[in-house]
Amino acid sequence: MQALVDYGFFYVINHGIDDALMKSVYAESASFFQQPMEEKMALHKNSSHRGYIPPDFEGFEADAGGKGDLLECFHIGSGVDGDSKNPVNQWPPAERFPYWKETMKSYYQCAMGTSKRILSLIALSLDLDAEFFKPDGSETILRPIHYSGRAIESKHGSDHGANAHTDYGMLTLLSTDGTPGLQICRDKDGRPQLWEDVHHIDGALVVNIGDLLERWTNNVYRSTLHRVLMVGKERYSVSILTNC
Ligand SMILES: O=C(O)CCC(=O)C(=O)O
Ligand SMILES: [Fe+2]
Repeated sequence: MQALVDYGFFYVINHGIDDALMKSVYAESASFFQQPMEEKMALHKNSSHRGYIPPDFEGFEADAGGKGDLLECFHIGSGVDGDSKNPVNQWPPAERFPYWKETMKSYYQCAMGTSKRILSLIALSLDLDAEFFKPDGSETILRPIHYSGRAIESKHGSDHGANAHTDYGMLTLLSTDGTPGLQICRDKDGRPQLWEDVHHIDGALVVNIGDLLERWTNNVYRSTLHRVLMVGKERYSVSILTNC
């Protein structure tokens, strides 16, 4: 658990997420993002923040100074089963995307299981009951992300795929296609800020602590500033953010 004190980021192997499922998530994600903008905008995020978020739309942290991230992404929240309490998720049309919903739903459920197991281990590492941080999943967001790799003229002065931010929730699980770009800054108040690359390890997930868990642990485990640079290459990633 020293990595959580020093970095707030660590790698997990043997995470229980099947390679074939992971590949399907990437294939479905690519088929959605490759569509023309007007098709994607038909699922523009709704008032519950579920759906498609285009490039240069918004920064998701105050640190970004309101600059838009150059990534495009799609937010899927709890209620993946379409239960009536949560009718807010949006899904691409089943005629053209017959496997999209099922694939995302499977990944959501599998990755939630992994997040819960990691949160149990984190609780045990603090001499707490294994169930101490048990998330109810009501605020979890699954986020397939696409970085186009092309230069985008930003209306908001943004030059990063994802501007420097911390994740605001408990725990984030991140998978990437191996294209570089992700960096962390361990001392956000240091000047100049020192950015370190997060190297890709085949088959491993990158896991990081969010602001909420940093607070729960009285700043012992760190919610570390991170960003994604545009490296001139297309990049896909998938994050799942367990917020409470
Ligand atoms: O795409 C990445 O590598 C990072 C994504 C990220 O930081 C996030 O979803 O919060
Ligand atoms: Fe993040």
